[in-house]
Amino acid sequence: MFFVCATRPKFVKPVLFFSGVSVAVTTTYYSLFSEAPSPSPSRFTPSTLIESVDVSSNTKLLTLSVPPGLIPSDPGAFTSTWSIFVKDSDIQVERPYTPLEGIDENGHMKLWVKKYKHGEVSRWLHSRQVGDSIEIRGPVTTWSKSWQNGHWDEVVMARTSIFFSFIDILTSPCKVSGGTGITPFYQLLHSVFRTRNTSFNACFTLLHASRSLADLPPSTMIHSLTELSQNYPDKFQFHLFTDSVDDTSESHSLSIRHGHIGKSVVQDALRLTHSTPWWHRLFGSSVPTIPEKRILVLVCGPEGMVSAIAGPYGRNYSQGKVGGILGELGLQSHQVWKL
Ligand SMILES: Cc1cc2nc3c(=O)[nH]c(=O)nc-3n(C[C@H](O)[C@H](O)[C@H](O)COP(=O)(O)OP(=O)(O)OC[C@H]3O[C@@H](n4cnc5c(N)ncnc54)[C@H](O)[C@@H]3O)c2cc1C
Repeated sequence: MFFVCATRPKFVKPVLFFSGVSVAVTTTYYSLFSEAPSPSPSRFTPSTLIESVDVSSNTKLLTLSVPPGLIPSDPGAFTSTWSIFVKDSDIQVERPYTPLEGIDENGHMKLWVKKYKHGEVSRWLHSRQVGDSIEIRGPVTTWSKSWQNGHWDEVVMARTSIFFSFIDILTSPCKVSGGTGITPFYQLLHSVFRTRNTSFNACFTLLHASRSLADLPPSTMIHSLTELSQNYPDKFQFHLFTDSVDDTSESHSLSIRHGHIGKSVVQDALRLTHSTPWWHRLFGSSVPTIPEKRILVLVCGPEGMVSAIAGPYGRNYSQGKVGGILGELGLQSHQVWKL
């Protein structure tokens, strides 16, 4: 038997009112906060591709519009280099990429991405269209020893290109190469000059080697680096190298040296004296004089070339001993970082 109550008890109205309010509050909370989860290094957040520009046959400059709050509002907090992980949502695979200029005031972030012939994420990124959503997470610090004002007098950054051996490709297919290895250096310089203007003590030198002119970084990057070196010659020096003298028509406006980043180039960049003391010459030793200044050399590129300049990586990409040209020049492990 069922009884139907014809009159509502007195407490029903307030109960209905409070349930309505609580539903409204919950809905508002979730629409405000749950649909736009705050970005974090461990959680993917959607960004939107707003520009995709061909730089060369296999590189593109991508601009993403990213959710607010991806990086801390104080950009000075990031004087180390950092990257973001991009997820290929088709196959759920992620790869790190280095935002060139952090995130600008419009919430835009630029990535220079090289496409590898069989590369999963790079090919997927190159195939994205303007308006597409791209999931990212970050920031993730890539260079743990952050650059600090007052710690160094001379900072030399060498992005190398040659000696890309078959062994390198087999053993380290995911290392940055093909020119895009300049991105952490570009990011660091951009961050340092933007946040500190020129109120820092170090002098930076960027040595960038590409295989050919076609492999050079995007002209916007070259232009801003050249401008920086012209505006602040005592704070920043920029030297470009190419392995081959292929197309000189494009190079007339750029000062490009042909050849490798060899010992004399590194010695010049570090402003080490070339003259060997007579007692070294007498015993056949050619150890140069390390000046009394705090030197930091950052090296990035194909493994073989990093090894030629700074000695091989250790196990599992640990730093290993300082060897190669920098070892010959007498630099110690606290003065060298292999990215
Ligand atoms: C900290 C950090 C920052 C980085 N920043 C940048 C950046 O700013 N810009 C940038 O372009 N890159 C950057 N990289 C490199 C990037 O993360 C990727 O490693 C790169 O894009 C290749 O990823 P992929 O998925 O396309 O290639 P993967 O699928 O990982 O393949 C890598 C290589 O293996 C080869 N390969 C893959 N499958 C096969 C196969 N079946 N047979 C033969 N060869 C194969 C590919 O051709 C390619 O050469 C960065 C890397 C690190 C660690």
